[in-house]
Amino acid sequence: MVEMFAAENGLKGDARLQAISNAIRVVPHFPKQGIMFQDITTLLLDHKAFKNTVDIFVDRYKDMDISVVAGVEARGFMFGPTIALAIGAKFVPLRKPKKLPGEVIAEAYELEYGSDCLEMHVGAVEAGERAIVIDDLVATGGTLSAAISLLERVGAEVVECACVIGLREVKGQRRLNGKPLYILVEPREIDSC
Ligand SMILES: O=P(O)(O)OC[C@H]1O[C@H](OP(=O)(O)OP(=O)(O)O)[C@H](O)[C@@H]1O
Ligand SMILES: Nc1ncnc2[nH]cnc12
Repeated sequence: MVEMFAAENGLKGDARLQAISNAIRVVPHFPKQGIMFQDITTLLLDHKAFKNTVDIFVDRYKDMDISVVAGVEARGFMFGPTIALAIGAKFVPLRKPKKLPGEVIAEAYELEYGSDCLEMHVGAVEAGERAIVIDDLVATGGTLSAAISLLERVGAEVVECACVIGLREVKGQRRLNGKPLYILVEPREIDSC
């Protein structure tokens, strides 16, 4: 996997990145002991930081001939549709099981504890379409891998995955089928909100 942090890929020294990082609240021990939860709801409350987040993704993807923005439930839904509208693409929700009413294809994936599943409507994406996958955060990469598989199973080309927050990969930790991953900021250990 090719992992790219925005600060090292065209946005070096860009003050917007620090402001985006500062707008994300860190909640220790949520939802369980030891997890430093990265809460993007505070980013959504900060109009400037929220707009800058969307703008950075739009600038990156607007001229890449992308026709599909696939957003991962639930927090990928908070960024994906705005990006899709701005770049002239459709938005495709990738949902947790039993939420989509039509015919679906499903892909199971492993979480740190247990497993989950993502579903996509059959017919939402056509073979040959160029897609990006959006989520708020990548940890193990299991969720993004499932999203990539769904899109590839219907013949779409996944151009890149994009996340607001991402840990630096420990070698071999993530398997994103060799797809590039673009990340805006690293998680913070303490809250500066
Ligand atoms: O890289 P991974 O290890 O797969 O983890 C990342 C995923 O975990 C979180 O979602 P979560 O599964 O908590 O679901 P939610 O957004 O519905 O709360 C986050 O929003 C990503 O989708
Ligand atoms: N530390 C974290 N904060 C928010 N969402 C997460 N999903 C997986 N790990 C997370």
